[in-house]
Amino acid sequence: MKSHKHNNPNLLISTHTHKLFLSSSPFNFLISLPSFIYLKQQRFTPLFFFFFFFLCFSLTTSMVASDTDTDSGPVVATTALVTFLQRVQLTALRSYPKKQIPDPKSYIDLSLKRPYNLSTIESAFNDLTSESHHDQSVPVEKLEKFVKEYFDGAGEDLLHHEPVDFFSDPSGFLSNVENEQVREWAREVHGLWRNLSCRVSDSVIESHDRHTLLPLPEPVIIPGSRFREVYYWDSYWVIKGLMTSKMFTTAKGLVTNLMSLVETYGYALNGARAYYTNRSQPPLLSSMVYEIYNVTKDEELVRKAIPVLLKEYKFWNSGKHKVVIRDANGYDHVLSRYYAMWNMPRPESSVFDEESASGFSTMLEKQRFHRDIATAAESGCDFSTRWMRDPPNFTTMATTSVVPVDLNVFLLKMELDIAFMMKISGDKNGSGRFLKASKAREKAFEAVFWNGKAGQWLDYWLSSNGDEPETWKAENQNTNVFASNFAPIWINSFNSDEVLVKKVVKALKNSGLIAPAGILTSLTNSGQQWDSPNGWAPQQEMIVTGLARSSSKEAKKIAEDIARRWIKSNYLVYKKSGTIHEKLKVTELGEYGGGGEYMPQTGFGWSNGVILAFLEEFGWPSHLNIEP
Ligand SMILES: OC[C@H]1O[C@H](O[C@H]2O[C@H](CO)[C@@H](O)[C@H](O)[C@H]2O)[C@H](O)[C@@H](O)[C@@H]1O
Repeated sequence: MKSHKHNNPNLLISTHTHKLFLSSSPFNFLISLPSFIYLKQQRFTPLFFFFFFFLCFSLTTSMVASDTDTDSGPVVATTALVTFLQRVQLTALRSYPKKQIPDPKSYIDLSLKRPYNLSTIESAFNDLTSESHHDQSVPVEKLEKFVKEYFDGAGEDLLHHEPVDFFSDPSGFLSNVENEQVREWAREVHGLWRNLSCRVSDSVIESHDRHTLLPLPEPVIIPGSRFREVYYWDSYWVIKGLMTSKMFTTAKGLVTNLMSLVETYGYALNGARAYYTNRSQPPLLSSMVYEIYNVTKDEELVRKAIPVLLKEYKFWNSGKHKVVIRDANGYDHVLSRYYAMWNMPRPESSVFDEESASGFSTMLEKQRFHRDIATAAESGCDFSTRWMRDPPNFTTMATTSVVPVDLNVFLLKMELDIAFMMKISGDKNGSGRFLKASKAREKAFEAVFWNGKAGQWLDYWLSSNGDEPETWKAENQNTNVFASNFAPIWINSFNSDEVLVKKVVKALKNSGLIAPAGILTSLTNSGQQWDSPNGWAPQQEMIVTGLARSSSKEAKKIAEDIARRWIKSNYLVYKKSGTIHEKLKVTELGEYGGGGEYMPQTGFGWSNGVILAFLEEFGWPSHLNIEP
């Protein structure tokens, strides 16, 4: 793998400030003040003036230093409950033996047990921790007793909901899956929607400050296991599967929920939890509405969605999310980046983040690192060498410095979807405006991301902090190979261009990404979950669907081949483990994925969705064996 090293502007800025801090901190002020008093008493005039000026300089520069010593980016306030649960989480980390530490997310998902309120529980916790050992641990039995006494368990505020539109064998279900063994399994996968279908309890709606789960108006489909809340971008592939399962009411409910989040916050949250309000996730709401409309022709849904999508569009195309890259002809291309409104450890994983940031010495360095970590979570691909200046060194994460190919694919798709929806609703001018915006972004793809030699689109490293327009430089393209470099093929703007498809297919075949069980996320085995040897359902679906939509026979063949490997591998994993996994290890058939900061998760929303969508698209002939 070619590695593409850059100096991290974030780290450079913080190192600079660190030096400034040492040379002009209140420390200077402290040593100069007594000298000033002493010299004044001695009436030693020349030295007096020297120290007087030194004192003034110290005062001013220490003010400047403290000003630049914290990161000035946006931060969304958290809730008192989240802050308190983080304390409990930290105490758990200190109390359990290393190998038995529970998932930190399980603490932040607790809710307050009635009749207690937060202040009662806080004082009980203060009593418990006041007896703590010098390492701030408490006896595990006492901690467990405290948690049991004052909290309802993680996930207890999400109740099972029987989907109104679920039928075990809906009419017209996967009619082109002829193979009985595959059909039987597909029915089981379809049946998993029932396990993942939930609604928030009344308490979440009536007393939301007792919960970190956020109230939503409609039932939800969760990914599964530790992910016991709605996730934004997961919902797109869940909806693709629900379309195959003919569960249109459930699908519309998911969209209604996400729209309600955009209405409340101005953007769709990473997930429906109080600790996810500081960031979004890959923006796929317009694609969800489009998929549902395509099947149901529900014009009312489209009309309701338009103002919400306009709000979301603004979020991604303004403030810190917006970047401008100037090409050699002086033309400004407007693109977007991920940028979380957070500069502290992620509450759901704060113990990990504290530890990862422990090597940084200044507050500014830590804050910038935490923002880049939270921003990687906003990208949906947490974590990956894609965001590292010096892979696989995790401390060089610099997500806010990357202009990502896939985010801009989602936004180009959003522009096309809004144009389409406005046309349906009779707003010709609006539709024209969004078509124009999509043309401008297409141009930016050509100027900023496309690399003719590599035959793929490459992420772009910003040279500055992204607040001002900056001039495009060839060496800022990240030449490392990632599945996301091929994401643009997902949309019609690119997969309808025969010449382009030919180049991309050639590059994909030579990329090393096509593996026995599907497409690798990257070529680097970093131990992070969005890297090799893992493959993820969303990336399989985007590339496969894009290639299948093109008019190239070769592209269609590759698409079908990848889809079959992916289906087979999921089948084998299911037969072996009795469950569908969040990600697969694609270097071998029949293995589930790992790596990252949590245990492999099962259930699993988007994996089920993509299996069903692939089976719908490609069918399964009776003679084709699914087992090796
Ligand atoms: O707790 C760690 C991270 O977990 C989530 O990310 C992963 O699961 C999500 C749900 O399936 C998925 O959308 C994401 O792509 C995965 O990487 C969560 O979204 C992160 O914010 C969180 O930090």
